[in-house]
Amino acid sequence: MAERCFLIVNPTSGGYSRQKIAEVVNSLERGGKAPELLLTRCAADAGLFARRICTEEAAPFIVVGGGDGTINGVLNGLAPGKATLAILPLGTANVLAKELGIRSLEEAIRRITGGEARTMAVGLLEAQGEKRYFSLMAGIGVDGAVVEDVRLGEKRVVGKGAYLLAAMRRLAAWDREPLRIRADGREVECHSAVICNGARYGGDFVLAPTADIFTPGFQVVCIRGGTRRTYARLALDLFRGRVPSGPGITTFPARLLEISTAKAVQVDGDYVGRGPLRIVVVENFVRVLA
Ligand SMILES: Nc1ncnc2c1ncn2[C@@H]1O[C@H](COP(=O)(O)OP(=O)(O)OP(=O)(O)O)[C@@H](O)[C@H]1O
Repeated sequence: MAERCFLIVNPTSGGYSRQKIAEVVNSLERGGKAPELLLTRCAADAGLFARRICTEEAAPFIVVGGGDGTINGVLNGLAPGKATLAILPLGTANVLAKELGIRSLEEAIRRITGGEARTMAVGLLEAQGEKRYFSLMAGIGVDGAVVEDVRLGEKRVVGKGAYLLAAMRRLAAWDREPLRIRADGREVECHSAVICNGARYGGDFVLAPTADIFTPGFQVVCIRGGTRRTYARLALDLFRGRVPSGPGITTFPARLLEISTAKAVQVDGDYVGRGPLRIVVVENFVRVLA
């Protein structure tokens, strides 16, 4: 009998088309799956669908069609340790798909029909009584503020260029306040930090090469000093395919972070609010076809 699988798809994501989904459904059926297509109607649906599936199924298999925002929505509806996920990269940046080495729909389908399930650890961010899981990273400070400023209309027209436009708006309204972090009990002062669960950032840019979604624990990239020049150098390094380093940038491993400053926060590319906050590792959260 064909294996039941749930296909949660965001029809507003950057790379979506009806034809692609029809082809994916056909390929899955040929590969012995019985896909049930669930199209989101709003941002909240991805999590609501995942929650309902995890309530009704003992060991659900969920394929997420969309970008990192939709994947994050699904993650936040999952029951920890219960589901197996597969990714169809239909978003704009598709960072998690790149972490998994999935660069085409054909590759994604190969993983769905014949991939190996590996256990992924995620981060859990707690702020003002709210909880949010993330698979890739949480950014506090400048990148949180840039993501807060990204306009969806611009993202639909210029894709990733919307982040550049938002960054330029931020440069004009620069925040100088320091960021205070307690990382595994050690005090660190910087200007911004990216808590990396995966190596990549914003697409194919490698920010924390030793971070790995299959190895529990974060790599914390701290940007000290807080001058626009340090960030310009960091961006240049990323664009040139170099791992950012040098004065003002430090990276260290951690599993528990407490941040007392009220700076803007993004997780997996979506703005979520402001600190203070706490971030912990959640092991064995979900299996992912890799
Ligand atoms: N039906 C919908 N209508 C409006 N927004 C949606 C809908 N479904 C999901 N969303 C939200 O749209 C946002 C962007 O979607 P998604 O991440 O899938 O694509 P993207 O922005 O093109 O790609 P990426 O995140 O990889 O850059 C997400 O935050 C998601 O929660």
